[in-house]
Amino acid sequence: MTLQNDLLLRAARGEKTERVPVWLMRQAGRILPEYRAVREKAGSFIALATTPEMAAEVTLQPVDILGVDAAIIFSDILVVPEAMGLPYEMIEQRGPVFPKTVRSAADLDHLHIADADTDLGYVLEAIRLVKRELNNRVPLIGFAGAPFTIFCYMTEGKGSKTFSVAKKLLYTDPAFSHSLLQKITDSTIGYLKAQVQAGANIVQIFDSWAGILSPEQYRTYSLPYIKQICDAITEVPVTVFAKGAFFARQEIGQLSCSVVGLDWNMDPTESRRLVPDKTLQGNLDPCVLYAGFDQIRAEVRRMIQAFGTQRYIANLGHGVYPDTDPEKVKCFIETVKEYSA
Ligand SMILES: Cc1c2[nH]c(c1CCC(=O)O)Cc1[nH]c(c(CCC(=O)O)c1C)Cc1[nH]c(c(CCC(=O)O)c1C)Cc1[nH]c(c(C)c1CCC(=O)O)C2
Repeated sequence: MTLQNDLLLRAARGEKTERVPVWLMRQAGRILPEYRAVREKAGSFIALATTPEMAAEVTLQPVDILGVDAAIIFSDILVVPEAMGLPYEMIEQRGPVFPKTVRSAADLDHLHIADADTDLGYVLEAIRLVKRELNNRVPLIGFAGAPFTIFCYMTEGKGSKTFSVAKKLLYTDPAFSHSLLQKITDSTIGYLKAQVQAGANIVQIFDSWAGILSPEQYRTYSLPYIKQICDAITEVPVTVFAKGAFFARQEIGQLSCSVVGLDWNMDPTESRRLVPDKTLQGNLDPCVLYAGFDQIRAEVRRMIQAFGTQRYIANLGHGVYPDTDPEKVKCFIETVKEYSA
């Protein structure tokens, strides 16, 4: 069962690679017309995400069409709260909404620790289908939200610039906050282990809202829970991507993860110094892909010069934006492959 292209896994483990592996956060389901066709057929995001055959199809599209070095399972971080008993809706052009929220100890009684096989079986089935179709061409990335980022959505009930409801709870009800974070963590560990069992070769933790916390709060309310996940997932490499948490790079680098994801605010050289013995992933500004082809090539070359070609996985510094031209994405991928070889 050896992979034909295992560049990403070798880079994650700190082994030598002939060139830099490349994939894009949110590569499945944002930019491709082929995605929109399947999405149309499904009728809604949730129908698409919960139908394993269709979720598998859109997972494979970026591998076939863009030539990335890994697939990432098509799903969402919000399937975990739903599996715990808090359903979400996806409002067109607006994003996710939770009709009910969790803001007190009493609300916690309505939640359970997710059982991956029964509550998230549709994701596991999609993973098994993708693995069959991939036929060992490239690795499959599994993922989950970091407990703090999931806490943000469960308490706030929707997206927010400040997540002030979520942050207020950290200050006013630490006991409740820690109880909810622990329930999310236990659910997430079981879910990620089940993803690995179903065939995920590496898993990424998205702490998308890390950057709204102070260093002290991050140390109290996010890192300890990410640490539990890293310590529990021993079967495959773990990537921790904490958007905006430039202040926590050194501490994240001391977790038992293999890869640290960086956003574009984080300087490559400084990040190497702060995280000396792990693989780094990132970090091109997604807006670079709005520039002309020559400028994209120049920015990619500069990024690779800064990171070097070893212990490095090329990516954007956050998810690809929905209005990005797929040809620009291909240019990004091709330049990484050619320039780093
Ligand atoms: C915060 C977050 C969410 N979801 C996710 C995060 C963490 C990464 C990040 O910071 O961007 C993660 C995610 N969501 C989705 C994936 C698919 C796999 C991939 O391509 O990486 C992944 C990895 C599908 C999706 N998740 C969503 C869509 C669009 C829904 C649609 O097709 O109608 C897709 C393809 C919806 C979603 N889901 C979420 C939001 C805020 C939204 C609305 C805006 C948006 O499009 O991003 C929550």
